[in-house]
Amino acid sequence: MNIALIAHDRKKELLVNFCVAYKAIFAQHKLFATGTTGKVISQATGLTINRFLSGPLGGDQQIGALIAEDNMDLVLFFRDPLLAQPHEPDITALLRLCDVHNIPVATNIATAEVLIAGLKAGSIDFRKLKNK
Ligand SMILES: O=C(CO)COP(=O)(O)O
Repeated sequence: MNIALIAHDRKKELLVNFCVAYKAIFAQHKLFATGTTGKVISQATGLTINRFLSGPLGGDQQIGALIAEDNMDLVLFFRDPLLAQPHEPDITALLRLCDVHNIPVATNIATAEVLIAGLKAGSIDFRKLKNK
């Protein structure tokens, strides 16, 4: 499955720790991330991550393009709900596309835990049926 990993600055450590904890699961999938998020996760875990531009420079839109083409199966986007982002429209657009294409998306660690448990249990296997 293709998995997108994104975190705002004050949530990066949380996502890194999450990826360390579930490294064995993430290692079985193809990982994508916005620029800085991908860098810190790969440094901490050694996981191979396809990195796009940093979010404020268009990285959210690049991941959004994969979602629009139905090429993303799961999105973990640890947003900072207490800090305004300069690229808020890009963030809204990415999340909107998840809804357009019915892509499982977690915007906080509690939901991410549930989605990873679902991924492990095969609950997201319906994505393998896409375009069939
Ligand atoms: O801003 C982001 C998501 O909206 C994340 O971008 P970075 O991973 O480059 O910090």
